[in-house]
Amino acid sequence: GVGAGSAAYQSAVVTAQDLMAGVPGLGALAQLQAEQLFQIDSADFTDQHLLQLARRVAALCRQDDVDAVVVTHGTDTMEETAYFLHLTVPTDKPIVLTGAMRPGTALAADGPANLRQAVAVAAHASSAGRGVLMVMNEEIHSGRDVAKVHSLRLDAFASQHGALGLVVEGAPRWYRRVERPHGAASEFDIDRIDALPLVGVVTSHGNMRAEIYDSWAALGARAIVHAGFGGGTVPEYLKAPLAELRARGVLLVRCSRTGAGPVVRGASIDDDALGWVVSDDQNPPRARLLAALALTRGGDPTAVQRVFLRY
Ligand SMILES: NC(=O)CC[C@H](N)C(=O)O
Repeated sequence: GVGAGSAAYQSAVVTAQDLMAGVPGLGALAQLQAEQLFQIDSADFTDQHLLQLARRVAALCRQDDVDAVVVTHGTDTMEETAYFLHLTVPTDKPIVLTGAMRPGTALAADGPANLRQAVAVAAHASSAGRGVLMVMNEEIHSGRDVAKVHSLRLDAFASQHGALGLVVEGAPRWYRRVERPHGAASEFDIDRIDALPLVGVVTSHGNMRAEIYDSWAALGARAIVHAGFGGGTVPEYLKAPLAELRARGVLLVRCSRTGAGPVVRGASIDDDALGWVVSDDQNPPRARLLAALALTRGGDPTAVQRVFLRY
């Protein structure tokens, strides 16, 4: 077993049913039905898991007797799942993700309160039509913007443009809305996506090697997300090898390793001439997913760029 600290833990040991049973008063908030799709550490998520989860959530949302869906999820990759569902599940019904930063064995475990708040938000009529939500630590975040920004603290999640709202006295209180399309307004629909094209991320640091990009290309990646410095910079010594990759049909998506703020097309780098795409404000893991979704519609850089500026 693991101790009562929060750094050492064993993940994926408690079933959804037992998680629910551990939250006093949960049944009074909504009529709940539990389903165990996977029981895994979220680090083990692959695109197959993402597709399977999105299909199942979409099917549940089509059921008349389902008003909302709550997904309990490991926090490590929760932002990727939230964004994927946000863009591919065509529904107005609330879909709320939640998790825990501390194991259930910790003195002040956060999982039960987070789950209770997630169910309260999901059950509330005002939560409809806002896209996929993540409820953690009394904050309500959008699946478009939220990211895990701390390895341990309870307030590990933050949105670069701010949270959508708070859970106050057990009910959602809203302060803003996401402007970009999601749900039924998104052009991506999980029931028309069979597989995701391979996209890799390469994170910048000093003393880079071009071969790492070639490896992704050799694996069949159709695009590579370049998590560049600051505004998505590409070192001079990588420009020729990356232009060569483009000539071989591999799309480069410039984003920022800072994880926040827009990468501006044509700023210091001639993206038009190079046939590259900028990620706007998406962080590297979410840029990977958006690039893969865009590529299900074709590989034209202009079309992929339009997707990045739209979502
Ligand atoms: N705090 C957590 O949720 C981490 C648990 C685990 N590593 C996961 O993401 O699934």
